[in-house]
Amino acid sequence: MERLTKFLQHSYLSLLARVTPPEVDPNSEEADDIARLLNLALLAVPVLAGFVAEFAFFGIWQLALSLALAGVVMVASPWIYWKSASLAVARESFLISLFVFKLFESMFLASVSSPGSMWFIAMPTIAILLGSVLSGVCWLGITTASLLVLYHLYGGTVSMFGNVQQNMDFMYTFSMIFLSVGIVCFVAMVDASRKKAFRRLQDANAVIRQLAIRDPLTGIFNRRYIWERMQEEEQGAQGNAGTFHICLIDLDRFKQINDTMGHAAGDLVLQAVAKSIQSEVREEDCFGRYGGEEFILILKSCDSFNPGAFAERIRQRVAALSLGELGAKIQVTVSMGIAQFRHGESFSETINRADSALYTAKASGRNRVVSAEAAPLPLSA
Ligand SMILES: Nc1nc2c(ncn2[C@@H]2O[C@H](COP(=O)(O)OP(=O)(O)OP(=O)(O)O)[C@@H](O)[C@H]2O)c(=O)[nH]1
Repeated sequence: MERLTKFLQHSYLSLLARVTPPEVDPNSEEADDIARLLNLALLAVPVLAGFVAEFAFFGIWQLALSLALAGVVMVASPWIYWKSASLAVARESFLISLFVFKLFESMFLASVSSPGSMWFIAMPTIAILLGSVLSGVCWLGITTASLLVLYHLYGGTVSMFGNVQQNMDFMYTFSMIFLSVGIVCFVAMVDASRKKAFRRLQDANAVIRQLAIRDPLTGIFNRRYIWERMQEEEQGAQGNAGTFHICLIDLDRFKQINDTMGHAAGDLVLQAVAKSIQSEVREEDCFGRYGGEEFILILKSCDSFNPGAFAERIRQRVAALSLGELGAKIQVTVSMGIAQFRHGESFSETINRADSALYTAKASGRNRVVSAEAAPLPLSA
């Protein structure tokens, strides 16, 4: 039993993964709607089979065949979505085929209170649950109009003082319309509050995500996020998506600042340096706090980009920082080590080479950029 459950679960999840386009966020509302469309199509399989069998059992082949035809479209709705990339197209294909069959069934049975017309309630509800209130309202209009037409064609005459039996068709039509309106309003309200809760959850998740990936002192990315990004960059570079450089940036003699001006002043310096470097960083790059008074930059390489010159610009910008708010004239400088990711190595090896270059920068006098690939860059200041 457990193996069967696992097998079914696995089959369902792989089917869902096949239907859902890779660009759709699995936590989005769209992904939710796609899952609901798939669930509906799967649920339709036994329901349709049951009804086709029922019609066949009673020898009503016209209904059995037409339901089988409509059923093919309903069950194929996830495939229609997959092909058209439009949830609206898939949803409306499902609803139109269900509606056409139910209308045919009602007309075939020549009755407004046939089992077919009862299903009209389902269509607006399905439309809302598949993500569109507008479609639900349209289907409410269509099914109400259909009920009135069916009543006009097959309903009995209303008799003001007749007995209940005589007015059954009218009562049925009246109840169906009001029940449909009531159910649609209720489902729309439930759906609205579900969407609101979903949005709140998404907002909360976004806040949690930011807290998880940002350094609380400087607001820039933390080491955990940088690690994730480096893994992605490494995979991209190994797969020939272009290489990247890693640049380690370390504040010079920061301990002295802490010791002479206090830890709080040291924190302000870290914030100011992070802010000034962040303002230089391109959108495609990634800048974060590596730990303590050390920062890290992942720089995407391209033909027109010179990482050495870029790092030198950052060094000069930090050296030119004026930290008047600290009440004392202090000069902050950084040393930087830069290394290019090489095919076949891991990103931690690239970091190690950048670290050695940084060590060279510190050992050769600080306030300079050293590339792991070449001799120390000349200090241009
Ligand atoms: N204010 C503050 N200080 C920090 C923080 N994280 C690390 N530090 C301090 O950074 C200092 C790092 O000192 P060292 O590793 O000796 O390096 P340094 O003084 O910058 O010297 P060099 O790197 O050799 O130029 C230590 O005093 C740490 O306490 C922080 O979040 N806030």
